[in-house]
Amino acid sequence: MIRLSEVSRTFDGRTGRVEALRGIDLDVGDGEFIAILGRSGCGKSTLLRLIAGLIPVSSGEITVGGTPITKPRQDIAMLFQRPALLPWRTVLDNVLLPVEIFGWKRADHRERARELLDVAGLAGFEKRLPHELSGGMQQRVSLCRSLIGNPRVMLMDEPFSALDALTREELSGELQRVHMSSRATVVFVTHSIDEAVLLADRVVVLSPRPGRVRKIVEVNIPRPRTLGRNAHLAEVAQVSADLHELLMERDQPVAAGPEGR
Ligand SMILES: Nc1ncnc2c1ncn2[C@@H]1O[C@H](COP(=O)(O)OP(=O)(O)OP(=O)(O)O)[C@@H](O)[C@H]1O
Repeated sequence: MIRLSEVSRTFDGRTGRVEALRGIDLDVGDGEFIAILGRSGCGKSTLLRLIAGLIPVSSGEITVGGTPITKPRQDIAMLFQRPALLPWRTVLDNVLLPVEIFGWKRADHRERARELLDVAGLAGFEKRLPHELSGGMQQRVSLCRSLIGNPRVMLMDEPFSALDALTREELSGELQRVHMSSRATVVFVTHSIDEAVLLADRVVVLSPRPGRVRKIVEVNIPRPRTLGRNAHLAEVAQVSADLHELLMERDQPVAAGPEGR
């Protein structure tokens, strides 16, 4: 679904040239959930913005569904760190905002909006205003809004990082359910090992300066996954420990050869 071939990106900043990403090769399968994990500044957000078509690659190519990405597309949705809801619109009307922006028929999407809110645990809150909801609930509304157009691809840039640990875990559970019901292909940027292990089919670990793929770790743990006591606690702990080790390694040579599928 998403293919990155030899993707590099440099920025010409005020203090000189920054090589944010170098030679990224990655194939993301249809319906797959990929987490991009790495230290601050290793190019995670840049990678997401490139896939979204918000900024161009310096070299290499990105295709989504076989078509090169040159600009933002309606079938690619993006979810940011903050919910950015319109304060004067109800929860339901916020979820339906893209329907108006893209000129789709509201009546065709109202039922889907209610379904999404239901899956996200917000049934009964349709008529509330954003300020009447907690931060976690607002981010759930934002998640529903990004899914209303049934995007083929969801790009998520640390969407839960402003929330407390328990709410993050709860939302990870909801995102797992929403993903299972939407089957969108997801690329999820995070600093959090826990989040990556709970959510991803594969975790792409980036190494910094320039950002490169250090390793891709498969997570073969049945869903839904939780951090609490459960049958797969030992496997969750093992993958978390492996990722921790990879993140803590410094100045190790990057895995050679093509990465991904
Ligand atoms: N518009 C820009 N102009 C100049 N340099 C930039 C720009 N955007 C990103 N960079 C640089 O590219 C590198 C990667 O930045 P990016 O924001 O992608 O990292 P990140 O892994 O998402 O970081 P964080 O986890 O802290 O959000 C950094 O060194 C950053 O300073």
